[in-house]
Amino acid sequence: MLVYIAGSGAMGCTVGYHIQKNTDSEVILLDYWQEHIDNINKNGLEVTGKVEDKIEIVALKPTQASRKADLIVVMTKSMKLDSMMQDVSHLIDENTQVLCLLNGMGHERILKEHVNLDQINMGVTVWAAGINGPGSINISGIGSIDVQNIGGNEEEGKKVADLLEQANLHTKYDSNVMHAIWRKVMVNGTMNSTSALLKCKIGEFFSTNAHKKIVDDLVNEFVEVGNADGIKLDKKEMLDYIYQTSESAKDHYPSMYQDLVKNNKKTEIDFINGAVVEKGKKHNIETPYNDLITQLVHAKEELQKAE
Ligand SMILES: NC(=O)C1=CN([C@@H]2O[C@H](COP(=O)(O)OP(=O)(O)OC[C@H]3O[C@@H](n4cnc5c(N)ncnc54)[C@H](OP(=O)(O)O)[C@@H]3O)[C@@H](O)[C@H]2O)C=CC1
Ligand SMILES: CC(C)(CO)C(=O)C(=O)O
Repeated sequence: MLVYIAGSGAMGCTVGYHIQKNTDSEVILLDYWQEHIDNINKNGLEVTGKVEDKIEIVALKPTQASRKADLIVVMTKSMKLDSMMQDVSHLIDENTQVLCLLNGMGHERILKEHVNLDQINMGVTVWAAGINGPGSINISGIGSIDVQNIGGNEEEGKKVADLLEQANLHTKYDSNVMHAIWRKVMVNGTMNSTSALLKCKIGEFFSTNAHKKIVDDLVNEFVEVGNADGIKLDKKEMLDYIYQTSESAKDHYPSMYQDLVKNNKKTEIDFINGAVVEKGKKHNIETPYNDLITQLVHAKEELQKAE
């Protein structure tokens, strides 16, 4: 099986590393960061943290790849998903499956512009990783992955889930992945934006007295909007999951922190807290806490001239 990872930053390399290392599939990492590509091709991909290893793996720019894909795992940032799908369009035919593991909501709308619904697998992951430098990633949290083919092509969706499970990525086929996506959006909506604004690790934010009210107010809005959207969300179950994740990822600087604080990059806020604000408008539900946190992150992006 030929697997491309479209967007090979921290998480793309985490997924690509596991598939290349633990299965018979061939993995090609696709990215635009030339120094990263060159280092991987010359010295191998270095993995530190919960897994210590170095493997040989091919990295290319999307335009340099030519063979049709059996599977494309998209792992860009949300804002780059549309352009990445355009840039890998020559690698897709009717037999290609696409798996999207990005944080946030609404990516299926973008994917539908590029491939048929029965080629789209939506997923969600609580693995945690960061970039050490070109050619080197750090896996800071061992997690799990949920996958579902959203066009009803269960057979292909289960093959994708099986491949990732075989790769040791702790993956299950989930017949209600939208529930898992909303649950994950709440994890990111409570810990990514807050840690990025407060410049702290997840565990540090959750050790403050103030965190409880902030998390509660944000989750109330997510649950109300999600339920209006038909996703049957239980607040206690969501809070239990958030607290469990805050414990397992306590030493991690979330991806939004890495973007805004470490790399001065624009964030995925509009696909996380901002997405619930937009959905709230459709259902006439006010979401002042998520709106405020979205605007605060945008204000910080502006002040820092994030790119
Ligand atoms: N990190 C985590 O722990 C988790 C992240 N996610 C989600 O996974 C998706 C991918 O995120 P993640 O892997 O963290 O993102 P990264 O920032 O590590 O990588 C994303 C892209 O950013 C570019 N990039 C990264 N660093 C540099 C650099 N120094 N110079 C130039 N380009 C660089 C690369 O693409 P390009 O060259 O095209 O810009 C890369 O493909 C997001 O949706 C995120 O929310 C989900 C779960 C956990
Ligand atoms: C919170 C965490 C680590 C959960 O996997 C994550 O999704 C991120 O850093 O964006």
